[in-house]
Amino acid sequence: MDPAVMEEIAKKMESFEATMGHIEGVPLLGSTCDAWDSIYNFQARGDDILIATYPKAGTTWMQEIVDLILQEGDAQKGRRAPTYIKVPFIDMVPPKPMPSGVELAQTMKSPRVLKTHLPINLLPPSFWEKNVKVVYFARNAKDCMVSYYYFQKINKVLPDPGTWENYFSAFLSGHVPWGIWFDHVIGWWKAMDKHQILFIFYEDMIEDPMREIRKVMKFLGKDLSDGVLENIKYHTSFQAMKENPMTNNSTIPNFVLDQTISPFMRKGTVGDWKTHFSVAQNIIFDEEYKKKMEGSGLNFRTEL
Ligand SMILES: Nc1ncnc2c1ncn2[C@@H]1O[C@H](COP(=O)(O)OS(=O)(=O)O)[C@@H](OP(=O)(O)O)[C@H]1O
Repeated sequence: MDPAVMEEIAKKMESFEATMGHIEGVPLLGSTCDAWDSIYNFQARGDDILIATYPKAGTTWMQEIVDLILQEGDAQKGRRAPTYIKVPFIDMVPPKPMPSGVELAQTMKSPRVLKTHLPINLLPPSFWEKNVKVVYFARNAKDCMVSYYYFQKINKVLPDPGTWENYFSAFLSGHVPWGIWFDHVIGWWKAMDKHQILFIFYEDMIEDPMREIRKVMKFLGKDLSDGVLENIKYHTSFQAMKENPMTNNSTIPNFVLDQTISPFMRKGTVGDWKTHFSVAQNIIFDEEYKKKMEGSGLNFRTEL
């Protein structure tokens, strides 16, 4: 690689490390680290439902699906609040006077739907003590990387991603908030034999939403008719969520999430990485993927 580019990447990573805090080696936002005691000691309830994801895996999509399953497909009830209020992010601490995810969750009636990007080793232990059901939504790393790149551009709370070339290296080496994609997906995948975790893949959800929504419904112990499931599928389609102010994050001010640069609901497809990865980057990525994922039993599709 060009030495000038290497130097730029090194500088970028240094400044990234300076702006982030770390918990057990995982880069997290400074505000999350400052509030770590209250996050780690969060008290889960037995009937909570937790959605766990690596950033940009489709968290918002899954939370809408889970919420609409609990609301038995009633889209009006689904629109009662923006997603970030309806389904609090337990590891997120926005600037005051906005409430933290933990504070929001504490005011909610049961059953609560909560979400997290935390890797499994950092999850508050009360979730396991209470045997909470977890839906882990996983998306292939290449598309996550592209989506995260644009998100870091628009989200003013996160570090600037720099050039695509910088970002490619930063993502692969885990110099991004919430750390390394590989550790995240493998950690949650391996925990399935010990805990109540349903693993759903973004690519499968794109391919056949009815099939995948039904899996989520069964895991949550619900029994909804096909008509209700069709309605949930309709209201959680990319287009419907892009147009819905409760799900497209348009209620978040521009100085926090500048959607004039790129919309939150950007493309919602499988394989957008092909328009971003160079041939050389794809080779580097595939080698790293093979090394890290070998023997994990996990298999991601990067195209349909
Ligand atoms: N309904 C539906 N169908 C298909 N794709 C969808 C849907 N809802 C959200 N998305 C896409 O998911 C990406 C955002 O991921 P997250 O919600 O996990 O983002 S975040 O981590 O909570 O910020 C982001 O992906 P990209 O479009 O590739 O950037 C969203 O467009």
